[in-house]
Amino acid sequence: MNVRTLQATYFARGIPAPLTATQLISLHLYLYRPRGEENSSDPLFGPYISALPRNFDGHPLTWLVEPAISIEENSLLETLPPSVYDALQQLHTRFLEDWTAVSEFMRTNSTTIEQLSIHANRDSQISLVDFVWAWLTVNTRCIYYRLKASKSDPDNLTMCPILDFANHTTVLPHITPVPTNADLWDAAPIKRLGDDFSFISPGDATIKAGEELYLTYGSHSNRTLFVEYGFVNQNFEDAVSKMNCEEAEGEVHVQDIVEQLISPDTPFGSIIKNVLCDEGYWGDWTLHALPKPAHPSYRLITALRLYHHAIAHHSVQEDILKPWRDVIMGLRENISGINEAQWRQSLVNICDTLIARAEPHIRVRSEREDKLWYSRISSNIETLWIEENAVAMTVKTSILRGEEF
Ligand SMILES: C[S@@+](CC[C@H](N)C(=O)[O-])C[C@H]1O[C@@H](n2cnc3c(N)ncnc32)[C@H](O)[C@@H]1O
Repeated sequence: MNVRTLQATYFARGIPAPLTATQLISLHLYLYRPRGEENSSDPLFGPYISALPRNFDGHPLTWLVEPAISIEENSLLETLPPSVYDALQQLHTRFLEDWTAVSEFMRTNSTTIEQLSIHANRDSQISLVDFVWAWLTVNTRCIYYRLKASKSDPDNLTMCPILDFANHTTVLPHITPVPTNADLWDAAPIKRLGDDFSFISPGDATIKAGEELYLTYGSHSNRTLFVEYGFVNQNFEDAVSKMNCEEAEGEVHVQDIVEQLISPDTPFGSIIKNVLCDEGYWGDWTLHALPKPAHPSYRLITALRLYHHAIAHHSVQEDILKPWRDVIMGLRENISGINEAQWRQSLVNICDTLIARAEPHIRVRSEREDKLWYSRISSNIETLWIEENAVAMTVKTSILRGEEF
């Protein structure tokens, strides 16, 4: 199910599609969402839609959007690490943008929608709750598939029955997509519905009968996996139980903490932000456990260097900024020994903040026997905090050991 297979149902031939692939597929699923235990009435993809998950009760976007959300779900949202909550808000914004576009399309194409709805068996009332289900179905199950001439075209995606049963793994996937000819030659696919889509199994892994086949969705952090897909890799929990955090992959976003340093309320905060934005270094500041030594991202070091340099000189005049610009252009290694010591100390403070706020959330997961997903999500949230805590501790150790990054 993709823009090519759905286009003719919704748009006149030759007219540029007014909806993105995500919006179009979500609209189709929204219209044909199965009611209760019934099958989907979609004449095109009904059997496939009927086999999809019937709800996303355990997904954090559902808790944000559903009006009748219970106290338990609300309290889980409140226990998310700030960087994860932030990412969830961004997902929510994307969702609302798509909902706005789809609602507008339904309003301006009411005749088409009414004709479809004869088969669609849906409530006439526009329902945000149904759209969350449709949109999350797309967001958690779509796969990259080259349909358009440009490889970065956002419409290069498809829903793919059977393949979308595959769960994610970070270690050796059992099924790996083979680049199509269109991918290899960076050209439009020859066939209208895209080139053949094939997969290989790795030569260095043995798959036994009955074993689960995994895909790798991408090299995503737990924050992204949780917000986009509603689960986390348990690697940090496993590592903690084996007292081996130093070997576990881990990443922490520190946007909210750094934004408190560089805020409009702090000296030069707004100007420092503008300089970082202009140079492309604003935001996406992270700490990483691997590869060793555990380290801050170069973006974070660059932002902290500028902050301390401006504060030390009480100025952000161009001549003062020059040594900082020289560092990012590779003309010098650092601004000064003092500046290096200052940003390293502020990184220790950032790690201490992370450690202090993570600790109360560890070993406090809740169990609910009446809601199957509740204990799972509660444990996922604890894993997110364990990861924040462990990555902060390992980065702090690196700094105190005097590691160079
Ligand atoms: C494309 S579906 C994968 C198949 C899924 N089990 C199903 O048939 O509904 C993606 C969803 O599967 C679940 N999932 C995938 N990989 C997982 C993993 N490693 N651990 C836990 N849940 C996972 C998440 O709920 C995710 O949103």
